[in-house]
Amino acid sequence: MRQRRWWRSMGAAGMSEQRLFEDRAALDRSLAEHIARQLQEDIAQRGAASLAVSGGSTPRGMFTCLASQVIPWDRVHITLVDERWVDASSPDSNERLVRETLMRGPAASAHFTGMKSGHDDADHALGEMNAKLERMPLPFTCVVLGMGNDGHTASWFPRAANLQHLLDPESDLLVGTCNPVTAPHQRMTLTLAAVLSATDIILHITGDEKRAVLEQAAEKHYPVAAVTGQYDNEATIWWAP
Ligand SMILES: O=C(O)[C@H](O)[C@@H](O)[C@H](O)[C@H](O)COP(=O)(O)O
Repeated sequence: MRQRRWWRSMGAAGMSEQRLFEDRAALDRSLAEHIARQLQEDIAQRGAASLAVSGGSTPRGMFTCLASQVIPWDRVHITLVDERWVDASSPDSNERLVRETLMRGPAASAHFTGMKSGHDDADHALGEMNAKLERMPLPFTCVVLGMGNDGHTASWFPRAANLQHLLDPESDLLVGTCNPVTAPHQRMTLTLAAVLSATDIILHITGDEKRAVLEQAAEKHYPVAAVTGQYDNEATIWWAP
């Protein structure tokens, strides 16, 4: 009942499937189990699996649950949906978050491809990163996106000068850069085309404020609307209060 109400209120442009939970612990557990199942199935089918994850505060608990899932992690290739252009030792580094919370216990044997390199400017690292991603098992088994209250997902920030380029569904490029107006740090990010090519796109959000932002995404042309109804491969929304 609750699920149907929210689904209807998102309107015609927001037809994504939703998984709604009573609390964040239940969401973290179920999402981790779902991802582990997807990875395992892909390993059974093609011998390897790939996972692209976001940073920020939302995925921490889920990463901890996922790290303890027992699957053949040495067949899993992990990368980032986006990275802030800071050193990997910075508290703002998504690579650091993934290394500290996800790549532990059984998951420590997964292969990891970070985005941050020694280049001062992320633009200079694009070719190299694109080539690294092309060597991963593609398409991605799962891409886990977060969302900010400004309606960004990945590092597709509203009002960014090159937003249209990042959101080109036909782009041949897997990665681009972004200089956000609404957030600190230059970013490197998967493109919309790379995300749409994934087998399973997951939008992991929590709280009533984000839910309200998402409900208005299509109407307000927020970047996150690119994965919730404009194209055939929509994200599944995983939410808890
Ligand atoms: O590095 C980043 O900034 C992200 O990957 C970004 O897209 C994130 O998912 C959202 O900003 C949500 O962040 P919170 O979970 O902290 O709200």
